[in-house]
Amino acid sequence: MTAMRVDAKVVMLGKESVGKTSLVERYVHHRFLVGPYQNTIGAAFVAKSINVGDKVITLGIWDTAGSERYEAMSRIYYRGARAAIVCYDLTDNSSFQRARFWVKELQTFEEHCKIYLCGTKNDLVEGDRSARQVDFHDVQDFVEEIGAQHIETSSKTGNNVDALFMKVAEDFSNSAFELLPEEKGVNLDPKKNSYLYTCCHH
Ligand SMILES: Nc1nc2c(ncn2[C@@H]2O[C@H](COP(=O)(O)OP(=O)(O)OP(=O)(O)O)[C@@H](O)[C@H]2O)c(=O)[nH]1
Repeated sequence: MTAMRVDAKVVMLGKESVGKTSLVERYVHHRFLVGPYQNTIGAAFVAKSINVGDKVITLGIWDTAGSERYEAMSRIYYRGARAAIVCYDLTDNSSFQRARFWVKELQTFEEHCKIYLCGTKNDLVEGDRSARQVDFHDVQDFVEEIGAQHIETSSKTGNNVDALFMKVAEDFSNSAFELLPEEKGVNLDPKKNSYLYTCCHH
């Protein structure tokens, strides 16, 4: 067990089976697990450090369970998050409706959390446009309306996965020293924006 300083808390949100765990798995372990789908129970945590220019940013990523049964628990995990990767499956329109739900939640309860809308399983629509159930332009209109970032990824091929987390780290790095309103006048030490977690290294 070692203590690790995490600079930015990142939370993965979205309907069950959209591919949240696969995104984290691809990003952290550079692999795509095949075999029977195993749903996340509760939430899982992993930390990863990234070089952004001459800085090292450690992201603490909370992968939540998408099942509505765990909705109350997911709310606990997005508290204090500086970034939320809200996932929807490009081949499942209902998952986009669920993503809208999470965006609304974050806007209401976590106004300082930056939102990244992520269309997953991009490989399934690349060769077969009829598989796409969520219209790209509808999503673009939505992200413009909410002022979020949008990216389409594939954990199977790795397409855009590193780019997504790099963008999160870069945005955090650029804004890290802008203290949140409740921190202003209280503490000018940027290190106090950090969280301390104890976690296991394998
Ligand atoms: N083709 C393809 N399949 C994917 C991709 N990402 C995930 N999947 C598949 O989708 C299923 C669900 O993936 P998970 O990553 O477990 O989904 P999740 O969102 O973490 O699910 P919950 O834990 O239930 O919330 C698995 O069978 C994955 O293999 C992708 O990029 N391409």
